[in-house]
Amino acid sequence: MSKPFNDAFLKACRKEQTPHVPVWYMRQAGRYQPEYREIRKKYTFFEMSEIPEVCAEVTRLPVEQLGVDAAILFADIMTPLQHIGVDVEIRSGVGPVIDNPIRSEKDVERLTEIDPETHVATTLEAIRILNQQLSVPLIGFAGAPFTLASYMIEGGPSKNYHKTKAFMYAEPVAWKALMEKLGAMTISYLKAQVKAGAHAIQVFDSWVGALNEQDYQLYVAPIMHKIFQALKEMGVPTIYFGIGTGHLLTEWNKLPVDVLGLDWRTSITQARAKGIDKALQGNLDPSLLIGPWEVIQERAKAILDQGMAQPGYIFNLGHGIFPDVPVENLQKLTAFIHEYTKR
Ligand SMILES: Cc1c2[nH]c(c1CCC(=O)O)Cc1[nH]c(c(CCC(=O)O)c1C)Cc1[nH]c(c(CCC(=O)O)c1C)Cc1[nH]c(c(C)c1CCC(=O)O)C2
Repeated sequence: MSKPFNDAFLKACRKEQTPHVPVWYMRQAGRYQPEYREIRKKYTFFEMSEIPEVCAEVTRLPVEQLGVDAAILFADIMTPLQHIGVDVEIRSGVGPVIDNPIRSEKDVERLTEIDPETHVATTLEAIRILNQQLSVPLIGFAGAPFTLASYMIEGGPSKNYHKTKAFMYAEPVAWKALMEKLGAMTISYLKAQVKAGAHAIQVFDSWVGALNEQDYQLYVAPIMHKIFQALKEMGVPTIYFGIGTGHLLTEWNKLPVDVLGLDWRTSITQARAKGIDKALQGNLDPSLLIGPWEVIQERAKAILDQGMAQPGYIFNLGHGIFPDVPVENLQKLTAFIHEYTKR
């Protein structure tokens, strides 16, 4: 018989009481798992993404292995971009690399529209398979326009986002067109994921912390408002996450989104003190996961004590798990969170 559906994560997103604090980990499917590394030997990243059964298996693995309260779909924020005219490749240890970066208004005009049912049929099929197999909610996701644009303009990972910001300041019309195109792609991609069966959506704006509050308001907030507003009609909880975005939380709190993700730099108490009244997710420093266990436990406890102060809290890391992390530490941590927060 299949297990009863565990909806603690969905309840926490909606700020309802839960039997324990729910937990999942960003990048819970990845190279820290020997099983993932084995599968990855056979395919490139995007080849893997093209086989629905493999995507489903890789998505399921951490749920079974770690006992987490949610699954996150195996794909990448760059997945949909391949279908709108971006030549992207994922290089191991580097990240996304793009052969035809955006440098002018003409490059923005070139971008085409996505048709999810044909372009990302594999991803949608993986969602349908997972819905038959999982007894925890499945999180669908996408990259936010700023973060996607940063890769498209820089041509790969960046430390300072000079080219991205220069384009934004120098070509405001082209920038707005780019945000609108990526926003439309994101809405259509995410709606298709929900229709296929995703129970919640996380939007990753990993690099938007590079902007100050004023530029965020001017150049990014309008498209984020549009995306979350469009998702509202789908009726699933939404999460917005970025790194080094503590200074943007007051702006984020105005968006029609349910949950805000915190990195390790901003504590839950600090976020609440700023008047953030949405559900929160985070925020153990992923570097702690290499150990020792006593330190992991002590830091997790401190975060849980803050999170449990009011309903609407989901345990997670401040950023993704990296390859050196021992699986065992994540197993122990998950069990500890469930035990310590049991009501
Ligand atoms: C910025 C970003 C990317 N991808 C993602 C983000 C936002 C979150 C964040 O800030 O980390 C999001 C992402 N990428 C992946 C997922 C799948 C679900 C999960 O979290 O388990 C998710 C949610 C798979 C992946 N995406 C990637 C891997 C590892 C790639 C591999 O197998 O070679 C996985 C499992 C590759 C990738 N893709 C990207 C990077 C920076 C890298 C890592 C490069 C490296 O260290 O090798 C772009």
